[in-house]
Amino acid sequence: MTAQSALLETEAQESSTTDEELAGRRAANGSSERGGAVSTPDYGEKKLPQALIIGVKKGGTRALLEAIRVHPDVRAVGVEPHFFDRNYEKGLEWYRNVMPKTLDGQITMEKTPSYFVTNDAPKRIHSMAKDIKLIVVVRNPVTRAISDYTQTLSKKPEIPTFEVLAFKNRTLGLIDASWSAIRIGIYALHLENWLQYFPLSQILFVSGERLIVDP
Ligand SMILES: Nc1ncnc2c1ncn2[C@@H]1O[C@H](COP(=O)(O)OS(=O)(=O)O)[C@@H](OP(=O)(O)O)[C@H]1O
Repeated sequence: MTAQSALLETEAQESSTTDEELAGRRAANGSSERGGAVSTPDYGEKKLPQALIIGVKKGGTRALLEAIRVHPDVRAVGVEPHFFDRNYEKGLEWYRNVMPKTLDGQITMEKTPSYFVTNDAPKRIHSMAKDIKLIVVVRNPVTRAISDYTQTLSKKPEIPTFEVLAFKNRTLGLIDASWSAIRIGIYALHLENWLQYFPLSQILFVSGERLIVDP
């Protein structure tokens, strides 16, 4: 079993898999890439990524990766490898094997939005490649939270309402910042962690809202 097919199998068992990931999974399987167009022949070498879309969940990360990978000098893995959060113990060789083959000069990329809120991710990514380029798609935290909640609700219709989850005390207007849909959107909190390892000049922030109107 290849690292990539093992990853696909693992992801198939994970409840957090999104429609976007499923689309990516088809691409990674080689059955279809960007609607069936085969862009790069399958030769070259698998390399560790030189650029990562690290977040944020529901920011528009899939749309951004699909837009970037249209470029012939970019090859991206369609699935979310979740290496720096869930699969780190599998080792760098496993991670490299998940990547598509590239020719000299081509850039390898992947996106896993949960990296942005993973405490160990900056340190781990820095130890792999301190000069890596990082991309964060940010979006209004409220619409991001609603999008996040809507996704969960579609899988678990029995969860409480958004309002119940968002407030600790509705009357006092006390927000429950420990609820992940809100916590993910406190961007500054997570960014501090990244800035311990990477200068701002290495991190590109993309507006999720602008991505829609001006891709
Ligand atoms: N072209 C384009 N540009 C910008 N944003 C887009 C685009 N296409 C989709 N979307 C919206 O992105 C939301 C999904 O974000 P992600 O791809 O980051 O989701 S995920 O974390 O991978 O599940 C999701 O937001 P919601 O619809 O509000 O849930 C998508 O609608």
